[in-house]
Amino acid sequence: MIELNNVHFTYGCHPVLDGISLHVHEGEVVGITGPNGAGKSTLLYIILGLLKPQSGEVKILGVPVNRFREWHRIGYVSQRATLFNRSYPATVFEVVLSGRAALRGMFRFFGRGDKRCAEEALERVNMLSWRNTPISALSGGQQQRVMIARALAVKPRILVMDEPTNGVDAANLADLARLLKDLRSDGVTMLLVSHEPEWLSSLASRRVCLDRKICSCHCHDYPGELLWRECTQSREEKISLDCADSLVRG
Ligand SMILES: Nc1ncnc2c1ncn2[C@@H]1O[C@H](COP(=O)(O)OP(=O)(O)OP(=O)(O)O)[C@@H](O)[C@H]1O
Repeated sequence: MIELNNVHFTYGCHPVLDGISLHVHEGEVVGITGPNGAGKSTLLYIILGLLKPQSGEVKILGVPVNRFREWHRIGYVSQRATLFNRSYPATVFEVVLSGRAALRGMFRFFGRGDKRCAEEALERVNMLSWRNTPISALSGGQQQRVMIARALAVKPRILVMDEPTNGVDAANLADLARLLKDLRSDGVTMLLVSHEPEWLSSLASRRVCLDRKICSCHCHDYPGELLWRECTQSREEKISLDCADSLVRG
């Protein structure tokens, strides 16, 4: 679904990503952690085609990212999703509905189906009762949930989230984890950046630690810490590796 091979990226002369290889398979949930400035958001921008790496290969759904056109299949929640100016004029419902523009095109009218999808998405994040409230009148955590609904409004096959837990309180954190587990059961592939390793572990089949390079990787079906080379293997390869390992150990 998402494939990065030996990706290098620098901002000017400041190297940020150094030879990243990562394959995210269909239905998989991969969590990315790492210190501030490690290059996590930059990696997501590259996957979303917003930044071009100096070298390496990026493919989305098997298509090189520069030729990929089906962006409506990808839901994205940015790290700065909650920076609405006090005078921002849109309501919660309008913000979520605007997510459907990726499917419809910017200058087409939204139909009944679009509105239903926006309502369903708001319901999934427990924000439907706020539909007519100006987005700027919500708290940071509530705005974050609305932006998640906006990403869900296109019924994405791949969901990319940069620190979705930002500003979300404990009760809603549990709700958010439940929502993402439901999406995982629906087969949505997810790439989640978070500074909360425990929250990530409850969701992700693979947790990757990034700091310019992929330093380590933890898998549910392959406990312990893996080197980055093993981390880029497919789930099936890992399971056979695991079996071979237990055969050797008797
Ligand atoms: N537009 C830019 N121009 C120059 N350098 C940048 C730019 N954006 C980010 N950087 C630098 O690139 C590095 C990686 O930034 P990035 O935002 O990808 O890190 P991150 O892992 O997401 O950090 P955080 O956990 O703090 O969100 C940082 O050192 C940052 O200062």
